[in-house]
Amino acid sequence: MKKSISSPAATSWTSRPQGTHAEYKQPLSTCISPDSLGTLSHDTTNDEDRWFFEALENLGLSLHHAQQEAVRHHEGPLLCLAGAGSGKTSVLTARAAYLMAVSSVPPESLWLVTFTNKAAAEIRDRLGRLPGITPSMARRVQARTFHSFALRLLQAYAPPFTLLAEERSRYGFMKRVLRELGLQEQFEAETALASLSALKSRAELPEDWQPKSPLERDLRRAMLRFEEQKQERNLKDFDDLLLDTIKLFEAKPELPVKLARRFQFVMVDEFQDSTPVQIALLEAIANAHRNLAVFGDDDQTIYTFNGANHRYITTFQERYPDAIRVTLDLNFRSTPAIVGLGNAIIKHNQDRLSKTMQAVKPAPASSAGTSQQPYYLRPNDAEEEAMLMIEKIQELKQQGHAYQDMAVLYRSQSVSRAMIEQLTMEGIPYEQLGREPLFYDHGLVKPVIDHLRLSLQPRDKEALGSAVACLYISREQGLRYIQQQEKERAKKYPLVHLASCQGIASFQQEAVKPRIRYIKKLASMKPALAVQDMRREFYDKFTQAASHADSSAYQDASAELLEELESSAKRFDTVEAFIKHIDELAARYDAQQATGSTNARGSRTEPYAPQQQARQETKAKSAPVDTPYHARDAEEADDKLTLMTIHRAKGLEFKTVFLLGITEELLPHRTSLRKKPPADKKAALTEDRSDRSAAMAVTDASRSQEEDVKLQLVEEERRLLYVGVTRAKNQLYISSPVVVHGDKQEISRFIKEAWQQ
Ligand SMILES: Nc1ncnc2c1ncn2[C@@H]1O[C@H](COP(=O)(O)OP(=O)(O)OP(=O)(O)O)[C@@H](O)[C@H]1O
Repeated sequence: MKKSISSPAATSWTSRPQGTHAEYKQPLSTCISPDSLGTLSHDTTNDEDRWFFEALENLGLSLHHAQQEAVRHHEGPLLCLAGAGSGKTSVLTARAAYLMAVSSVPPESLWLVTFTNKAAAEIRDRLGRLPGITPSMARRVQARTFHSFALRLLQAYAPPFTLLAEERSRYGFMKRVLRELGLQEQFEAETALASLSALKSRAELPEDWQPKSPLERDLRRAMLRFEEQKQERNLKDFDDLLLDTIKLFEAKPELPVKLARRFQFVMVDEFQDSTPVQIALLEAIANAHRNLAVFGDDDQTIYTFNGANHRYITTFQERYPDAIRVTLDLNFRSTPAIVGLGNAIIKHNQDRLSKTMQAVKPAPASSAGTSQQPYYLRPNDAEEEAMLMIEKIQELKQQGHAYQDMAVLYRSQSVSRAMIEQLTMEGIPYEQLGREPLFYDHGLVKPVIDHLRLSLQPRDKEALGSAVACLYISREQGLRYIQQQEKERAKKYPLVHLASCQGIASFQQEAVKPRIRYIKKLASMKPALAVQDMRREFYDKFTQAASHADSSAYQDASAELLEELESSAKRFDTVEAFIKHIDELAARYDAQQATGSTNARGSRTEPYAPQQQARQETKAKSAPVDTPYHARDAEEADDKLTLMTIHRAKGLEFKTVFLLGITEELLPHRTSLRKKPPADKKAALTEDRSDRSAAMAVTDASRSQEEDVKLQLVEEERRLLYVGVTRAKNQLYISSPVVVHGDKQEISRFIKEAWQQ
């Protein structure tokens, strides 16, 4: 029989992805009826703890058999393999309460390891409200991330040091090192830092690493110099905290023994994203008593680029053969259609422990404009995507849904550019979890914008600073010189003074006049062409835009940002109009951020914070912004939409979730689809110590290893979509733009596979 293909709809939300065959059925999960759940949830036959579970029920949490088994588990290793929305964090918290309230374990004996500081605070808060637990007991429990735990230990037992907490400073350090060693052309600071972090997450040091090519030798030199400079200044960064704690344990073997005596019960949340160095730290303490309970979902490993390895959870029982395994496969969070879609996506991964989630929650009664099934959109591009999504958000809001129950999730910052821009311009209140710089303030984007700005206003001081830096001249030195010269002889193009600056090299002096001619030319160009031209002029060597064959994942991400800038610029006919739009957007953005933003601190985006601050000081004051009436209203009620990357959404849930950019090349990301996986990704994904050195080599890696890395990269992308989908409780909206950075792209293969099963 010939399959009929559903007709291409005008751009609107549909209940199946566009182009799917009519006979393909929506993936649904089986649904446990509330009746059978009743029998599951009343296993309170044990007189000793009946009161505890009954009190939990009174608080609205009726734990079923398997959940109770995990909560009751006392001594010895426990693996709680819990699918998305199955109550993993709820069970971990209940178990901590049970140990204290029923088994009389002192709060001080518990160490709960969380993935973020925010999660630690939430667990402490939740604990204080559980049966038999007073707020003071909850406070005495050590709920901490690995890093926070290690920092405490080092502060107590190691010689004093200063924490290099800001990513910006670390970046600055590496940049200086690369310049000092003459390696700034070979490596970006981020790439060198990422390679160093990858090494350290494996509990290794640059001095242990055997480079296999001249390029690797240079990289190692940079790493060693970076480490040396930190040591000279008595600084430690986040990567050092865990590694130095392991070293501390080696120097003071009595310390882990003492800690094991104190922390008799260790529990780890999000165990699937543990790194080798975290495992080493954990085992140094927990292996003494083996009261180690780990909670996780191998299907939600999404931090391998940070050194995480989900094989720690998939092989936990090989490491601890006596471990009790409890599998939680009932999903309490989402509707059957959302659980079904999640199952249908993730089942295509090969490297996973088999489990199929069943929904507990019945499908909600359909009300106007909402339904239990996911909705799909195939907009033309990111602009249309944002427009239609905002329309839907506003429609839901009018139907009584609060903004704070809705989240917009995306793979990377460049995917969110149009959405943030339109939300900002329309004054819809939103909050970004993990503050991102405004797209146009990004370290790679800003110099391009500054050159456009300079073509219109040659005396713009901040833009001048960017132009100076792009000539490889120290920004401070260059600006100081220009300022001095301007006092004596003001010029129409102040940059020209640098052509006669004695303090800089002659090749730099010679580059000044051609650069001014170049900047002048930009003013009359179409903005998209100007951006394209600058990409070639400033960045092509670095982003390797012409050939992605050998570029690193970081270079890919950079190229993506610049392509997005070009897409954005295409909307404008003149440079003037483009810059005017950016200024207006920035003023509105800053005004919105300034009004009670409670954003979480995003340490990886710190380098850009000062730019925004500078702009706030210079521009926001001079550009008064009218916040639309409806935005002010909502702010008063503190009702805001949440925007964040899928990575940051881990562990969270929202009634309504919007997924942006679920298109080939965006998710799965193009880096994971390359014929040859990038070297920096390989470094993070190759496990064996001997393999790892080869993985970091730019050229030599065996084919089978390469195939394995490619499979892992795609599977990680599939997990990322799985995490995104399973954050939704009631409604899910998935959008797949047709045109991405000028090229036509298919709907993500992960969605198609899910429907074609
Ligand atoms: N036995 C239960 N009865 C009712 N609701 C439950 C039960 N167990 C968990 N829940 C609810 O299900 C939702 C998901 O729970 P939780 O966040 O603990 O799951 P999780 O496994 O940690 O999720 P994920 O790994 O996807 O982040 C929460 O709203 C929680 O309150």
